[in-house]
Amino acid sequence: MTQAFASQKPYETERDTASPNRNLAPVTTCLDERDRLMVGGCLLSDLAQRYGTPLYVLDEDTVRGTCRAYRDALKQHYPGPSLPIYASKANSSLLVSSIAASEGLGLDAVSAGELLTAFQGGMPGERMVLHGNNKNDEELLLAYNNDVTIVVDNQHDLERLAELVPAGGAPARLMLRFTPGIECHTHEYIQTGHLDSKFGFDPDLLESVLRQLVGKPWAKLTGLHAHIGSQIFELEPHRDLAAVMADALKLARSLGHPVEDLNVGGGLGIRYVASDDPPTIEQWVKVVADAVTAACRDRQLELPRLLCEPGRSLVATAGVTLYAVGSRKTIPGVRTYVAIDGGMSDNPRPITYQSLYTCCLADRPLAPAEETVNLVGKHCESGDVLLKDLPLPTTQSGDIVAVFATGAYNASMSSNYNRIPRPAAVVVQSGSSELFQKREQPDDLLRYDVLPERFRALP
Ligand SMILES: Cc1ncc(COP(=O)(O)O)c(C=O)c1O
Ligand SMILES: N[C@@H](CCCC[NH3+])C(=O)O
Repeated sequence: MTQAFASQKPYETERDTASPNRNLAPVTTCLDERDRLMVGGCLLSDLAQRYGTPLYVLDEDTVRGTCRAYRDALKQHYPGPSLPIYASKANSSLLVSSIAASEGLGLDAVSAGELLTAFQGGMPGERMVLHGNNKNDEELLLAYNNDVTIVVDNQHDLERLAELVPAGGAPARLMLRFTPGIECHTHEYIQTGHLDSKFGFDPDLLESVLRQLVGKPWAKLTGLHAHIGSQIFELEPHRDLAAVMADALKLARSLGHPVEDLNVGGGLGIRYVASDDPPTIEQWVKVVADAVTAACRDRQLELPRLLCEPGRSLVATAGVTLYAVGSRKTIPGVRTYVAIDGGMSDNPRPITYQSLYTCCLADRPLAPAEETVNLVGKHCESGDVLLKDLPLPTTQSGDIVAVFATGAYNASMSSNYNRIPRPAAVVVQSGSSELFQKREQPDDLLRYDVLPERFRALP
């Protein structure tokens, strides 16, 4: 179910510049003198014209605002050292890595691709962690050789590292991930803290793994990690997590491990539609910081460095996707389909998680709704519906639709289904726009196809 267009005006929502995750649209969103939508000082329909559609637009001020909100709230509410780490799976690009690095954040990567992107975006390895429930040797070595802390997820990681770290070489900096047994309310595909999860060690195994690592010359256990899930609006699970992690910290230190870092993961939700009501970044950080401080005090533990790993709440609200309207099909008495020139390949979230979005026409955001349509993509899939039952003004082919809050888990989860090239991405700031991801061309998609010799000479 989609919110009514008329009651959902992204450009009018009370702007929370201190916590952009509570806004429907980027913090710089406004109307020009002709009531057309602008973001980062750029007219959205101009961007569509200049760079083509579909187009991912990223507002730099919003990304920097969220980075600062995490950094400042941690400094304000946590009495020990701290480091917010950007979960780059949300949007892995040279540009976002570079912004996160320049704002003093660290970065979480889960593959060689995300590691290389971050390194080349200027992120220092010492501020990074490598995650993954099935890391390969290439990923482990790339992390080890660049001073990235490796988040050990399972025995396989330990077995591979014991072989890969050269005898007499520096020990690998490790962080141990365990499932804290905490449930939260979110889509089942994006829950990770419950016991039945493919990620991390079972809490019952924690002690034996900690004992196993004692005295291993190739390992230096410097951190503990847990992550309970994503797009979470509740604060309670994060409060509960602190006590579970403090118990683990006490145990690890009592066995002699030099554990300095407590990494509580990410998970703070954002507002996709008007009825979403996520906490502010500061509220989330304060709950986590207070709970970790109290849990450590109760156990007489020296405060660890507090790490958190936000992804969505750092970048989602900064993103807007622009599409051009194309064909339309009306089935009398049934429904009208309005098709745009992208769909599930550039935004797989609706078909994967039944996610809701907010959209409006870039040049007529104030126009009243005249019909209710399904806004659909161009893929050969009936489920390729971006927004269902959407009240919209009557559209013409060529109208530009702006879909909000697409900065996280859109580009990074995009595909070439139906051999459709991925969109370009531009960053906007103070009236300037710069390309940071080139548009793929149909030719690009053939780069890795090989036609074996014997198939070439067919009659
Ligand atoms: C280990 C880990 N850290 C951080 C994140 C980022 O989560 P979010 O985007 O909800 O902040 C995720 C994704 O859920 C994750 O799996
Ligand atoms: N891809 C998910 C979030 C996954 C988080 C990674 N553990 C989403 O779009 O909501």
